[in-house]
Amino acid sequence: MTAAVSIEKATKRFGGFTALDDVSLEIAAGEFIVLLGPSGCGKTTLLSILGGFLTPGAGRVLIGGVDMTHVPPARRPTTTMFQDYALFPHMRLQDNVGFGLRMRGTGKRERLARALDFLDLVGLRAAALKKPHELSGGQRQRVALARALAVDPQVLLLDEPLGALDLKLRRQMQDELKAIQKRVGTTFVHVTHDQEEAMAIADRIVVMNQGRIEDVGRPADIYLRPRSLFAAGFMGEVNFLDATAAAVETDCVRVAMPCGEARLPAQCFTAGLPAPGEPVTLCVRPEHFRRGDVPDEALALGPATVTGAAFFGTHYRCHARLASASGLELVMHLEPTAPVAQGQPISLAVKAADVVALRGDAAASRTPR
Ligand SMILES: Nc1ncnc2c1ncn2[C@@H]1O[C@H](COP(=O)(O)OP(=O)(O)OP(=O)(O)O)[C@@H](O)[C@H]1O
Repeated sequence: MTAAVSIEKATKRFGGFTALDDVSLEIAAGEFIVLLGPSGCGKTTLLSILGGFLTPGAGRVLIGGVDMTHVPPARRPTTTMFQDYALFPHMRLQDNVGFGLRMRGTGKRERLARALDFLDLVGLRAAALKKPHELSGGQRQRVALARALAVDPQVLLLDEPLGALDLKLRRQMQDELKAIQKRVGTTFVHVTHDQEEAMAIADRIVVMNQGRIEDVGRPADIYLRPRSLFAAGFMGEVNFLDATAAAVETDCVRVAMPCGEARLPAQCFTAGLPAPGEPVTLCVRPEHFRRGDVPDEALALGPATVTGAAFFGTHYRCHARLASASGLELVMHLEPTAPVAQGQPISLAVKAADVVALRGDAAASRTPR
């Protein structure tokens, strides 16, 4: 099957600065893709290359199997929706939504019918005769979406479209955006630096850092099975534990840590097995710590002292310092079955299945540029 979009080894330099570095990505038709990463990581540059506003210095962009690398925006089957969605203030909503169709020479009757259909899709058909200033920010956003979709693009490119909205409205619009995307079936490529937004809407998330793709996967994969230390650290809260690969076998790796040794199944190493002697970093999410002994235990972290605890209803959010040589302070969510208080001694362990182990040293690979 032809991918809706193929980016092949795209590189973009601005003077001596490499904003996009040898990036390749395949996007299937109908997918909702989110480009996620910190400010300056190259998300907008990649989106602009897809939309034709920038040409890569090397590499190609194919849309529907056709090479579009040097095709200008207006001749691509893409529409871009920017954060300042700039509706025409003097035009009624139905004319705003029909504007792109008018530019394409679509007749008046069909234009109106389509504009009303798309206003209906975003729940604003009854407001078709209003002007943009009569709407709330969220409603204007929906009109912009209707306008972008009315021209029936193969791919809709969205650059932080919800960035200007307050948090509550933003969360509501995320749900609506996802529902609308599923209804129309158009391929969406959406840029954000908000991890929660990415998790809420994406079929697949592309985690970017320093002009490169660090990881690609479904939200649950990126969160539970990250393949880079940067992706693990960027996507939600995580604890990094330094270790060294002491011995490597085919189905398990023995790792040495300040609190002792542990045998980790090979599946914990999501990005490949280390070499003996190589530094590795164990990634543990706060909710994966257990008190006391657990069956199928992989990491017995031993005694620790709670340095802070707060009750959050579903869990205690705690900090605890390990008694072992590392003295590492960890953040964790503990079940509220028994109370937790500052100064309390606890014993900590993590199940094998909940550990992700990655080659390298966390401090070196996590920091964004
Ligand atoms: N026209 C340009 N000239 C020079 N440098 C540029 C240009 N456009 C982008 N850059 C640089 O390339 C890098 C990537 O920019 P880009 O806009 O793609 O980042 P981003 O991930 O979208 O960031 P943000 O979330 O802040 O919008 C940045 O360091 C930026 O300063």
